[in-house]
Amino acid sequence: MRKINEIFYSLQGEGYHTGTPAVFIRFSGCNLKCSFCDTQHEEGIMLTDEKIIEEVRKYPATMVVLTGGEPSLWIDNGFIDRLHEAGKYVCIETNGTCVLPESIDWVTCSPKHGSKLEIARMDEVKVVYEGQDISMYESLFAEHFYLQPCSCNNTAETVDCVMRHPKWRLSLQTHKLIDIR
Ligand SMILES: C[S@@+](CC[C@H](N)C(=O)[O-])C[C@H]1O[C@@H](n2cnc3c(N)ncnc32)[C@H](O)[C@@H]1O
Ligand SMILES: Nc1nc2[nH]cc(C(=O)O)c2c(=O)[nH]1
Ligand code: SF4
Ligand SMILES: [Mg+2]
Repeated sequence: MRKINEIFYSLQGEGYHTGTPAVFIRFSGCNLKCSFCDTQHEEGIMLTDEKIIEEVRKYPATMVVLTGGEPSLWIDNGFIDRLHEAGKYVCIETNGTCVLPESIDWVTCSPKHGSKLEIARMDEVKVVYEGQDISMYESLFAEHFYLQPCSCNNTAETVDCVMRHPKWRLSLQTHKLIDIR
């Protein structure tokens, strides 16, 4: 059984896969408490893998996004295998503090100040910009680097930072801009 906060169908709003239809599985709880966190994730119900897969199969999209809370606290290789058996492409949004099942197809790591990264591989780095020094993240081994305004409130500062640090690209929380989930 895994503790699930919600399962919903939307478009990936952030990062490299922005605009792609995806089923979001939001797991309950987190090991960090970011002051800016935009998600109420603590509530949840325990679901079997059968039930989770049944829910995911209701939607036509190939992409599934594991998020939370912190999804890495709840998943293992067996769970990813089941999503693959259902024909899904599995992405994860993680703070990077816990080891991940190796078979996940796409890893988005959003490192948080003061927490140690434990993951071996990531496809994209997505930093929530609060005016901090981002140079320490530039040595991470990833293909794509995204800087995301915090709650859509500091977009001009984020644009300015990206233009000064062109290794990075802007990620907007587009679902908030168009008022979808
Ligand atoms: C709610 S978190 C869940 C996944 C995981 N715990 C993490 O932090 O990556 C999903 C994404 O939203 C980002 N995020 C959280 N609060 C935000 C905010 N107020 N503004 C912009 N992005 C935010 C996180 O950094 C992460 O990339
Ligand atoms: N549309 C949409 N895209 C997202 N990408 C990452 C999200 C998250 O909360 O992890 C998220 C979300 O909550 N909604
Ligand atoms: S790590 Fe992610 S879910 Fe946890 S508090 Fe921070 S932003 Fe929210
Ligand atoms: Mg979100």
